[in-house]
Amino acid sequence: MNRTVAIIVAAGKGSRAESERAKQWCDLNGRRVIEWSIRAFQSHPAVDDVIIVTGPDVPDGFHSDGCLLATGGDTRTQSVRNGLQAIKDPAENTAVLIHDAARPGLTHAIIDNLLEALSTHDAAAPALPVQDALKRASDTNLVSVSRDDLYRVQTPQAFRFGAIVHALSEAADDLVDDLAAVERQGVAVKLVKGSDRLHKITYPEDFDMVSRMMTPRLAFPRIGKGFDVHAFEPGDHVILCGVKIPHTAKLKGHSDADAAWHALTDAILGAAALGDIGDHFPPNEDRWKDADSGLFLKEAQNLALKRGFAIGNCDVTIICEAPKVKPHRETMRKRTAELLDLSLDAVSVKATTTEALGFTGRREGIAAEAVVTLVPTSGD
Ligand SMILES: Nc1ccn([C@@H]2O[C@H](COP(=O)(O)OP(=O)(O)OP(=O)(O)O)[C@@H](O)[C@H]2O)c(=O)n1
Ligand SMILES: C[C@](O)(CO)[C@H](O)COP(=O)(O)O
Repeated sequence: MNRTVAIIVAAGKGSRAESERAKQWCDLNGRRVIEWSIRAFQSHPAVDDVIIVTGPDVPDGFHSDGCLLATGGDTRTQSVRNGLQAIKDPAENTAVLIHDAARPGLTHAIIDNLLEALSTHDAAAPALPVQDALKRASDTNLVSVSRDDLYRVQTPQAFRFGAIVHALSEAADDLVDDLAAVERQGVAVKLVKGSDRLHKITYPEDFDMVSRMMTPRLAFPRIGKGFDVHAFEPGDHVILCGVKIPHTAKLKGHSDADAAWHALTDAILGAAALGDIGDHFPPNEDRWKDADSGLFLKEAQNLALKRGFAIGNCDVTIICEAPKVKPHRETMRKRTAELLDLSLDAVSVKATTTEALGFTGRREGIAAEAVVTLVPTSGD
């Protein structure tokens, strides 16, 4: 079986970006720059392993969960060589995607296109045609240069393991990119459509530009609202936003009765005009008995994604006198953000009482409300 391995080179100093620490370790839209690429690869079904190549400056608190590690070299090319050596049990035809940590805007569509190109070509890379006028300039001379056939080539760059290892064994140590190793060898290279989102953070102003390009478009967000109630019955804990909270009663329901995630599920389905939770997960079906409500929530997100909508942000309000929600609030936010693969600042969880009024005031059950925005996915 053909394996696919991603190598993310992250051993550069990032000197041109002039940031406090090397650019790949800086925050961008709620995650480190490198983490966007790690997630894009790790969540892609065709990618088997992710190798990150780092220098000595890996910050405390950075978790390379599930990644293999390699040590960087003095040049990018040397770092790539070290990354290739770290591949476990490589075969000649193992697909290798070599990517700059400094390009956080990687999408599954780009990975798909590269892997498809690799089924007919020896190498592939995303590229964009040059749009501006080009001049060769010196103090005394200015000459227009034709931009016909000129491309800006990005990463990931895709190769078969045998081909890139062979090409690099004969190459210089400071190549401009990895394609440079194979392009003089008559290797068939396919350029697939690149993306402005894949722009490399090189200079200080690139952080802001890339951040804006990676922010889901906020034009015409769709808003959905969900509401749910579950009554108490004898028991010793409740589950809210996937978190088990000790209590003097439990919530009664066909599933795990997580009123908070049910409200959020309904908000997503509502924003996408996809009906409600009961339409998709009928309470009379045995397979949902005692089900983890995370299943409903994730499926609602996937259904919205199929319609072309990603979650922008969500806000959940839990209404009860007890248990006290506040001590568990951050865990609830984290659990929700992890399940939905959102940054933490896109998820809010809060709680209120009804001042002892009504059924929640009488401690007969818990109600939850949720609001969500859905934004169009960029499609590239
Ligand atoms: N010895 C090196 C040099 C670069 N890189 C990586 O190669 C990618 C593209 O390189 P570049 O943008 O030039 O990064 P830096 O070398 O870090 O930047 P600068 O030249 O401004 O110092 C980056 O993800 C960088 O971390 C690497 O792994 N090992
Ligand atoms: C590898 C690369 O990102 C492909 O576009 C690019 O060549 C890196 O160039 P830099 O000089 O290291 O910025």
